[in-house]
Amino acid sequence: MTNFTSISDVTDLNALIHEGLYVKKHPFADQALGKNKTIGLIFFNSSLRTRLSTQKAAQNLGMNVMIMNVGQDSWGLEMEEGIIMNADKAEHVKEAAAVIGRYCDMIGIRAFAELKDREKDYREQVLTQFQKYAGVPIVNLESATRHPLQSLADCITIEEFKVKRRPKVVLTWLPHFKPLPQAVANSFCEWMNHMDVELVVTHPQGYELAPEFVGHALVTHNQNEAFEGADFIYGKNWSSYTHYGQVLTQDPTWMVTMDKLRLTDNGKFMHCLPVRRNMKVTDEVLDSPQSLVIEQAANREWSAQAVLKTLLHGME
Ligand SMILES: NCCC[C@H](NC(=O)CCC(=O)O)C(=O)O
Ligand SMILES: NC(=O)OP(=O)(O)O
Repeated sequence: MTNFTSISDVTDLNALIHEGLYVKKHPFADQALGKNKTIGLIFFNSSLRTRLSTQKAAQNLGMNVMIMNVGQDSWGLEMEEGIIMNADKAEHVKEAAAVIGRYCDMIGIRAFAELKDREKDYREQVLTQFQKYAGVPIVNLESATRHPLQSLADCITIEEFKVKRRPKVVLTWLPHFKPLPQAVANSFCEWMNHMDVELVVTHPQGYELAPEFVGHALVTHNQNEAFEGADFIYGKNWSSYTHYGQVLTQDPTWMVTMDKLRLTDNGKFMHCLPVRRNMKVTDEVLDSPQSLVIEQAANREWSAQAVLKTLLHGME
């Protein structure tokens, strides 16, 4: 593995999940591996988990870590080629990525979808430009269309908590008043399509995800039906892909409640966090033993460590 931008960079998913479970048990076994290696974590958007868990994972491997918030700490970065730079962006990604690549042995990038221009977001301009100009491995810390470090942590969590050989996993849309990216939902589907699970996706009409991510999942607009017999309920809000970036409904009946969880087979609730309580999911669900959200967030450390360890081995 030479980059970690999507599941297509992963050569052996099962081995990567088991690497995550291994480093969870032996967090400091590879302290020499990252000695004198530096990772730069570049954020165009806010973060709690990704920032702290990736920093922690890198430190567990003995790496140095540098973190920068673009726009706040650094110059605004221009991504377009051949443009006259007479507006607000003071530096071009051509120089910025090349320079960061000289200071760092690998670079993590977080750059969300802007949700204005679908074609532009799905082209993954920021990630692609960094990959083109940095000259070092790139780690996706949540891009416009994907969040693979989250999806790997989700796979690790399902592997740990499943009680059936082939669990039923349901991705459900949750209500939100703000337009949010499709990245977490896209990525979750993409990774679950590589797992031995029965994948069901449920959302209101107009919230269909891009078919290349949905894969062979069963899609239904009937949330109650989807929940029946489920082992894992994965909640997430996303804005419309077809009516790009729009909030088409905030229907509160899509919120996950204890009554709905009772339709499942003692199903566990998962969410990538941050989550808005009593709008997307009730206190009762989040505070119940059926909620895995804290375990899931804790596994972000091991997901990041498995990825950084594999990339470091690839550089040897
Ligand atoms: N990295 C985890 C999710 C990040 C982002 N959520 C958010 O922006 C939530 C913001 C809010 O609820 O105001 C998303 O959906 O992609
Ligand atoms: N789940 C997740 O990526 O959280 P942050 O946005 O806080 O990093």
